[in-house]
Amino acid sequence: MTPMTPVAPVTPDQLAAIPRERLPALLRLMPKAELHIHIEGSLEPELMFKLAERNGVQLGYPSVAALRAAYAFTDLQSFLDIYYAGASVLLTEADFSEMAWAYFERAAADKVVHAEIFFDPQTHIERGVPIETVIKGLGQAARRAQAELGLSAKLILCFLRHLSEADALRTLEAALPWRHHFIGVGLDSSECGHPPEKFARVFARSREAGLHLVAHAGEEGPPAYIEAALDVLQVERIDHGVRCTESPALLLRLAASRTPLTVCPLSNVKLRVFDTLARHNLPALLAAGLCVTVNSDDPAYFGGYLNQNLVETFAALPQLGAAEAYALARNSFEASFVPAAQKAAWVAQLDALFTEFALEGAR
Ligand code: HPA
Ligand SMILES: [Zn+2]
Repeated sequence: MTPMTPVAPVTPDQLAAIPRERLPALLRLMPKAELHIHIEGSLEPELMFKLAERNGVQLGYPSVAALRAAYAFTDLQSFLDIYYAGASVLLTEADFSEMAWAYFERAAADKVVHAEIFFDPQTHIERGVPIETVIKGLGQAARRAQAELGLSAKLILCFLRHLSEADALRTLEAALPWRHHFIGVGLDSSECGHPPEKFARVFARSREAGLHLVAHAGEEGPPAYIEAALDVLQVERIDHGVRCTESPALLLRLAASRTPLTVCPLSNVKLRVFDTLARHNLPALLAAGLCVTVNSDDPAYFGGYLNQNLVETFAALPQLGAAEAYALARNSFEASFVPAAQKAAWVAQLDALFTEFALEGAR
C-alpha cells in the first residue's frame, strides 16, 4: 500500500475482535517508532570484544560469558558503571558506525520504521575521542539505515547529569558546528541528586539553537523531577517518567497535555524500578490517557530489543490487549519529532494492519 491510499481508522469494535493469541504476531508486525534507545546500550558483548581487540583496549572480563554474567544490576548506578566501561572500546568513526548499524538492522527486523537515538558524547570526549568522530560515525550509519532499510533515524545528544552544567555547556558548544546532524538534546545518567534545574542554562541555550528537548525524569527520581523537567527545562517528552503515578495532579497534567512518556519495561525490571513486569504501571498509564510509548533503553544490557519488550510486557499483563497495542504504536508516531504528514502515513499503515487482523479474527 502507498501512504496516499485512504484507510479507514480501525474501530474499537474491530480492536476488540482481535483474539488474544494473535497479539504476539501483531506486536511484532506493527510498524512503530523507537524513541528511547541509548546507542551505547545497544553494544552487544560480541561486538564489544571485537572492538576491544581491534583497538587494543583491555575489558577486564576474560570472555563474553563472563561479561554477560556481570549484567546483574541492583539499581541504575550499578548498570551505569558497567555501561560506561563497555563504551571504552569505541574509538573510531568506524566503531560508532558499526555499533549503530547493528542496532538499525535489529530495529528494522522489529518493524521499527523510525528511531530517535540517544548518544552520550561526554563519555567519549573524556577518553580523548573527538565529538566529530562520534557524530560522523553515527550519522553515517543513520544515512545507511534510511537508504538500505527504509528506516529513518535521528540523533539526540544527551548530557550526563552526574557531570557539571559547565561541562554540558562546553559539550553543546563543541557539538553545535555539527548541529545539522542531530535534532535534539536529552539528559541521562545518575538521576537522584542531579535534578533537572542543574541544567536550566544548557537547555535554554539548546532551545535557542532550535533543538528539540527531552529529559530522563521519574525513573528513580521523584515526581518533582518530572515537573522540573517540564517547567524549568521545558522538555517536550519525558524519558521513563513512571513515577508520575505517585502524584495524581501530575498524572492529570500529563494526560491533558499529552506529554509523551518513553517507557522501558525490561529496563525497569532489570534496574529494580518494578519487581516484575506483572507489577509494571504501564496499564495504569494508558488507562489514565497518557501518551505512553514502549522502548528498549539499553537492549544489549536489559535482555531484549523493542519487540521483546512489547511481547513480554503484554504476556505478563492481561489488561493489555489489541487496543493497547494500537495505542502504543500510534503514540510512538504521535510522540516522534517527524512532520505530521509522515506520522499520518505511518498511522494509515497501522490502521490497515489492525483492520486486517480484526477481519481475520472475525472469520
Ligand atoms: O536508563 C537510563 N537512565 C539513565 N541514564 C541512562 N543511560 C543509559 N541508560 C540510562
Ligand atoms: Zn534511558
